[in-house]
Amino acid sequence: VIKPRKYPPGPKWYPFMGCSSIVDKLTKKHGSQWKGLSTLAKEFSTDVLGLKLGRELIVVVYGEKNIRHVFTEKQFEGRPDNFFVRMRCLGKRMGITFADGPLWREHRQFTVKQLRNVGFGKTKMEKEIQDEMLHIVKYIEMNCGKPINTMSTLAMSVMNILWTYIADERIEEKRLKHLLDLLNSRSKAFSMAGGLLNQLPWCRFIFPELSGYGLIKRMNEQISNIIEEAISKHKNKSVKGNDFIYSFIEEMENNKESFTEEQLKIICLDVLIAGSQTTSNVLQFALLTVLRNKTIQDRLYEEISKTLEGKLPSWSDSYRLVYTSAFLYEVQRFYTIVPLMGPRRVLNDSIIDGYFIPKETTVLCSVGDLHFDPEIWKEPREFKPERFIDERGTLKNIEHLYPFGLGRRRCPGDALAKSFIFIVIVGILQKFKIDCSDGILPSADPIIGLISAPRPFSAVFTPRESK
Ligand code: HEM
Repeated sequence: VIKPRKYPPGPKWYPFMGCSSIVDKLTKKHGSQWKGLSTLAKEFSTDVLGLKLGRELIVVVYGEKNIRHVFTEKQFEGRPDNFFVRMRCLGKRMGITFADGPLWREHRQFTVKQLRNVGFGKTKMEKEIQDEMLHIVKYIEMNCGKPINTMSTLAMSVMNILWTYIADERIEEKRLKHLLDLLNSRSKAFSMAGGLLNQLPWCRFIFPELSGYGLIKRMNEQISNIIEEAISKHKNKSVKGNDFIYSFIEEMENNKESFTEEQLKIICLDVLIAGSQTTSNVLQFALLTVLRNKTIQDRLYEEISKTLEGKLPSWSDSYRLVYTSAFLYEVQRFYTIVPLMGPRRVLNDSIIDGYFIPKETTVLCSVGDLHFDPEIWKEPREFKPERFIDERGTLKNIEHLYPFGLGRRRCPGDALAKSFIFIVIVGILQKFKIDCSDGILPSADPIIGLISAPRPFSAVFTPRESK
């Protein structure tokens, strides 16, 4: 209950619970932990908020200088190790997202090498993304004129691309949907159970179902089975391809000690979890924005139709489609998908902004607030793609935008995500006018859990005159 000397300002700590009750109260009041914590930081007029939740020391960092410091300094590159993390990684602390130390370094490097340039330029993945986009366009064509919710189609598409990258095969639609449902309910179960199970892990023995533990365990097994099946198909060479699983198996044969089947399975899971909802939510937010703003939609269409003249979009067009690129940057600022980035584990006693951060503290970065910082962004509450375009018509200010983080833990899937989002949104806007159904404007207010998502909405698509 006694705070370390020079620990960042924050609410009073109570025995056992620390300041959990005030954080829970503010989370409920403001609809998300991110917003709840922001109000707390404002209340204490601090850019570094010091908390203790249960037994865990947690520090939340605000402002560009402090956030860049955490992103780029080596002592913040760890990940916490707790029951929650182990449950997420099928019981072991492996993979990439929640690993650290030598295992993380070696495997992150390997995965980054595999992911580098995927989707950028005229690669096989870009062709896959274009095919996927045409598939979405076809689905919309079949449903023209009636209200549809594109969420699950987009999510399935992203999943298809991630799976193609991992296992170079199309999973049949029913299985794909099953995998997606599993991942969705799993993330819901996590937000529900995460807090309780992490603070009181033993409650899983007493209330296995109520605590969410039983559900997560069953879902872990099912996801595991799907990935295992793909791995064994690769091992007996019954699929031919050039994909992540093959590259990894090749590395296993080179006698690399840490390249085990277990590790491969968890990296595949990491890619599916980190890449699916994040990417499809950005696309849904982009559609929501054009639906709510006719002027922006018309301007996008004008640029796309003039520049591409009906041609299939590819990543290389992004340099010519300046307004469209600025629009996508603005979507990722305005609706920051991961508003509270991290968690990081501090590897040595450290200082942030003059405050003392003890070794093993968990650090979170409020990029969601940074993307609305009035010192960086003029009229931050306005949605304005123009803020990213200078007088010469080229892009500016993107160095203050951190949708994928920065530094050693920066998202390794950004190239894939960016080109997927670009090709799909351009492909849709090129072909359809998008209106709201029954004249009802859907809410712009997101639902913010671990990541941010739009409220479910439907839209009516009408074909554009073909030019
Ligand atoms: C728009 C879509 C995406 C967003 C907004 C996003 C965002 C992020 C962010 C902010 C981090 C870093 C967290 C930190 O600094 O601690 C991260 C990490 C990660 N992302 Fe993404 N991501 C997206 C898509 C993807 C895709 C498509 C993949 C896979 C192909 C992917 C794989 C990963 C992995 C494996 C990590 C963990 C890296 C590590 O801990 O070293 N992400 N992502």
